[in-house]
Amino acid sequence: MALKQIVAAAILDSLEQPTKLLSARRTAPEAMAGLWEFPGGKLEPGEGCREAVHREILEELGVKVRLGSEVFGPLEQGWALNEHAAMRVWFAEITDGTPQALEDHDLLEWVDLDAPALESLAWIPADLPIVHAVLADVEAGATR
Ligand SMILES: Nc1nc2c([nH]c(=O)n2[C@H]2C[C@H](O)[C@@H](COP(=O)(O)OP(=O)(O)OP(=O)(O)O)O2)c(=O)[nH]1
Repeated sequence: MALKQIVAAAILDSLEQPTKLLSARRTAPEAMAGLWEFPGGKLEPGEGCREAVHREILEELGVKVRLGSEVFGPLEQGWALNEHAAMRVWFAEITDGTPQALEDHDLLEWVDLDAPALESLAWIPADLPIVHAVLADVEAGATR
């Protein structure tokens, strides 16, 4: 059976010359409150994955983005989050607006794109391999 599809954005300060990643701290559910993640959410029926990223980012952060490359995971559906869900993630850059924690988050932080800085945040455990893939793709210049 297909996994539930989640989509998210690895928002960089610049797709061309990235130095920071926008990380978001969740407020719910209780088990995940206080943990950091890539802003995003569930695909709605009939929606394309990229379309869903734009919608979720506008709802949660109030900004428009342009998408760069996908941060490819091992599955066709991206990265396994648990036995029921997988997440596809795209690099993105803000084109309009200043991000605010409007929904689902209580704190946003621009974090330096290096392992010690990113690893100092308490990520949702399933996101850690994605964080490392983000760093590897940035290092390889594969963000757009
Ligand atoms: N957005 C997001 N969700 C993640 C990440 N890592 C991770 O395990 N998840 C899980 C948490 C949730 O169980 C699920 C995403 O659901 P969500 O609650 O963010 O989705 P949504 O905004 O559409 O939710 P809803 O309020 O409509 O129910 O994926 C991540 O980095 N970003």
